[in-house]
Amino acid sequence: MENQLILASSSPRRQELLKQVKIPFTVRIPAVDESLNKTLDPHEKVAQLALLKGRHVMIENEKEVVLAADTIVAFQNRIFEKPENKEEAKEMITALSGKVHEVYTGVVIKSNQKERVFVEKTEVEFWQLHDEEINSYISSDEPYDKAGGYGIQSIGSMFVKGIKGDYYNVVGLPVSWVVRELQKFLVYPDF
Ligand SMILES: Cc1cn([C@H]2C[C@H](O)[C@@H](COP(=O)(O)OP(=O)(O)OP(=O)(O)O)O2)c(=O)[nH]c1=O
Repeated sequence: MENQLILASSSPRRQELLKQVKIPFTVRIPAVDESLNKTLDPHEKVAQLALLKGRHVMIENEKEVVLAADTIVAFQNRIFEKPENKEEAKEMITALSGKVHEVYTGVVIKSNQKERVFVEKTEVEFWQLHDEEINSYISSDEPYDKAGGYGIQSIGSMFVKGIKGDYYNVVGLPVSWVVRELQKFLVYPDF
């Protein structure tokens, strides 16, 4: 009997990444206030926020499995979530320019029987960026719904000199690890 995957996320990137690996899902968005979480340790923070999201979605029957995630950028003991305005986006990207930062994604997978939490980290190195390209970037709408104020999967790819670890983890879901863990919960349909 097939299970039903419930994606507890409004992130179009997360929805896209699951479609990419042909895993069927239904979106059920949790109403949570992430700003209440004041944890400063990035690993802890993404685990706690993913749990908060995963636990705020109703599991309606035994077949349902909930998937939730949270992504942040960490740099020199600072945490960069989504910039609220141009100034914040400029400050974040300027700080990351020419340096290596970490992107953490916390993932929760849960059913009525069990709950699994894990965190993936990817190191991302930016080229030394010119002020003009940063100014041009923050005038687009791209930075404002993304942790760290950039999207590695789109225009932000121009900033990236190299990465160490899972690329999809930066986008918002470490898909290959998620699939391994989902196999412990779901009976997969044929792809
Ligand atoms: C670093 C980085 C983040 N992101 C996105 C992934 C997430 O959508 C977002 C981080 O914010 P999140 O709070 O993790 O996710 P969200 O608010 O978009 O959606 P939800 O909470 O409903 O799951 O940043 C990119 O798309 N590309 C990137 O390179």
